[in-house]
Amino acid sequence: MYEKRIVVKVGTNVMINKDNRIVQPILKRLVDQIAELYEQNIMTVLVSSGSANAGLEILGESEIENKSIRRQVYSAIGQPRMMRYYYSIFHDYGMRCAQVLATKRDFNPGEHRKNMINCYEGLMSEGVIPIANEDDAVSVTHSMFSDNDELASLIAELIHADMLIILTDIDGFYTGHPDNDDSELLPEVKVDQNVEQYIEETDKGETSGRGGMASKLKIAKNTAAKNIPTYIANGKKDRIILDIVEGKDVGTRIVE
Ligand SMILES: Nc1ncnc2c1ncn2[C@@H]1O[C@H](COP(=O)(O)OP(=O)(O)O)[C@@H](O)[C@H]1O
Ligand SMILES: N[C@@H](CCC(=O)OP(=O)(O)O)C(=O)O
Repeated sequence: MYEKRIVVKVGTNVMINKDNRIVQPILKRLVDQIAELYEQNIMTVLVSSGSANAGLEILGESEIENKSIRRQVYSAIGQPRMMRYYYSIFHDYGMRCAQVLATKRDFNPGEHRKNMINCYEGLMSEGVIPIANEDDAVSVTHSMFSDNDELASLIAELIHADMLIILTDIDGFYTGHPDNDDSELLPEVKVDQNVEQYIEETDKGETSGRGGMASKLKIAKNTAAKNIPTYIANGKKDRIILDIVEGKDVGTRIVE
């Protein structure tokens, strides 16, 4: 029915400014590209982080000491705020979107997985853009994904996507920390290429992911090994999704 189906994951750091506030024009630019792809008969599943950050914006610093409960509370408050943004932007484009929250066990073989497939296929067959996130309000310890990169990878596999695009706050995968002058962007990484030594630790705020670049690369390699080309690219760049779909030389492509 659609010429292609793609999964686009957008990390918290893509959508916030230096004061950790969600920047609506960034969300609009993402939706703009998804709408353009839709016109070309390419269906996108959007995996969007941001709910914890959106919750923090509403609640402010919380008195809850337990980090895990704090995350549940922030996300439960922030998720409807994220969906309100997306709903309104898609509506402006005459498009419809839907929220699909999941925990890791929804991907286990059997009935849960089948329900998940039915939900995605049903939405896509109606021309509705699924917007996925981890169900942080109920997803604690055992049922947690490593982060939304893992969720995006599982969805890409589930719907037999033609590509997975992981949008982050840097241009792709580098031969060292992106802030180092001598680090270079790698346009392509093969699944069996040993590039793990280039990864450097980073310490980001509590409302963004748990994984870091190490888990991002591992997930990207696993997805590419399943014959789904995977891209790590800068979500703050204009037309980045369109450029990748058009085969332009942007970001890092991870291939089999
Ligand atoms: N070799 C590397 N190439 C690119 N980024 C790296 C590398 N090593 C560490 N990083 C860091 O990884 C970050 C991206 O991972 P992460 O913070 O988990 O992103 P996100 O929050 O978008 O999921 C970059 O901002 C960068 O600081
Ligand atoms: N599910 C969480 C985000 C988890 C996550 O992976 O975050 P990120 O590394 O910013 O993509 C949220 O919506 O706040």
